[in-house]
Amino acid sequence: MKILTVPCNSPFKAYKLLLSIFAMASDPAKKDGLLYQSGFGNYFRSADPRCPDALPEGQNNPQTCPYGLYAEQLSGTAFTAPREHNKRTWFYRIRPSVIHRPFTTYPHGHFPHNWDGTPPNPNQLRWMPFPIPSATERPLDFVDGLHTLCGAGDPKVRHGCAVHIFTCNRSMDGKAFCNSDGDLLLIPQQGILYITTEFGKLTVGPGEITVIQQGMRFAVDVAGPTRGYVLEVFDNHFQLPQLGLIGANGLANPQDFWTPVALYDDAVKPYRIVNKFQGSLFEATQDHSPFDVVAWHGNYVPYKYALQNFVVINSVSVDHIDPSIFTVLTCPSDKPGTAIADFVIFPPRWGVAENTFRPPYYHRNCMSEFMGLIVGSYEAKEGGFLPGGASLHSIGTPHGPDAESFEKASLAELKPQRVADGTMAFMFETSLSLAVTKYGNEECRTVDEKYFECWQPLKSYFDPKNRNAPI
Ligand SMILES: O=C(O)Cc1cc(O)ccc1O
Ligand SMILES: [Fe+2]
Repeated sequence: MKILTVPCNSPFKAYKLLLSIFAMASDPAKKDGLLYQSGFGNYFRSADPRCPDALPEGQNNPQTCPYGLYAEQLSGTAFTAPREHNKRTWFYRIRPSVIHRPFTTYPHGHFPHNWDGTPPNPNQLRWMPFPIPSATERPLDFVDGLHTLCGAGDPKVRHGCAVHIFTCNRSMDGKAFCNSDGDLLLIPQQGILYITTEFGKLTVGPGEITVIQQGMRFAVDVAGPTRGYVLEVFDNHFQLPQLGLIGANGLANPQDFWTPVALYDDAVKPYRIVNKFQGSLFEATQDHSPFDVVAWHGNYVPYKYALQNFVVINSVSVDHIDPSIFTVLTCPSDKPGTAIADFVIFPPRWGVAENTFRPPYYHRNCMSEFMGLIVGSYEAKEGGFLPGGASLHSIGTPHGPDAESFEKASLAELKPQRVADGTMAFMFETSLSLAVTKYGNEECRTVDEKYFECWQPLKSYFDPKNRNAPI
């Protein structure tokens, strides 16, 4: 066995140093040039390798913290939430985040969400891809490029959700964002998000998602034209769905979620902290980086997930299974089995169901369905629903395959077939009745006024004399 010698004058210190070396060597995994820790909902601990023993031992608030750091707790649940739901993280940082000047209104055109004034619209809605302005004409960072499309509820009573689009072309230089209203699930569609958080760095590209939870400060750098979707939930945090009879494995496996490792920035320079609070934006200035966390431990963390890791489960006999089988993450409401919002994907898979109309069925849902497309073409709409665009089928609004997809699938030879190869569509399914903002209805100028036409050619094939009618 190889003996490690540790240069230290006390055995206790040497033991601690050894422990920290082992912790650093064995835990984190390298991906896209960054280190991450694996797992969902577990308890993590991380220290910047420049101060590997920065976490206090055996307590959270020593009289003085190692390296002269400040201890600061970020709560993700009520102090008294049951153990299985309780979430919090302890930061050991260079300065406490309270050192800032007072918050004042942050000017922004479309993001502070306001859907209350717009008239309800029960129609099927489809948006063409949201244009990304050119950096020379209109430099736009992640925060300034956020636009609210639709939502319901009110962050003041911590109930509801919202859907936003972001289009941007420049990094958030000297600016950090923080959402006091709820959790953000970010889905880049074009361009990579280089995200700095108080917990460390994450890189999230198309085909991956990240969740940045309530109160976590972050900044987004981009390398060019960038676009994506955001689901915001006010009520609860996202969870992995229950697997029930599926068993212990499948869908999104916990080990495929990745959380950053501590990496501090000790820069002393002007910073703007932009805060969404009660649906409005505010900013405060300070003279140091908000990303000055040297070490942290806890179970309230940002994480990312690559959608290609989703283990797809489906019918291997007959019938189209409800899309809940493709749920990656769910934010539950208080009603059993009824989500504030489910994040559902339609990943590449095999279609093998026999004697079955394989695409989505026609339906009217008691939930709202917001869909987006990251890449490829969606099986129920071969044309018109484009990457970077979106659709909304509201509560009770009829929808289903367009005429062309219906005919094709009704007459198709049912051999095992790849479905959605090179495609990644997703859906936010919410029990709330989403209202579309003024931006979503008109100001975005991407509403496809002709969407309804895709169903008009659907004809009657009914023949009361022929049970084996051609369709
Ligand atoms: O409307 C949609 O395209 C989404 C959807 C897909 C599916 O396979 C079944 C139901 C459903 O709402
Ligand atoms: Fe649907």
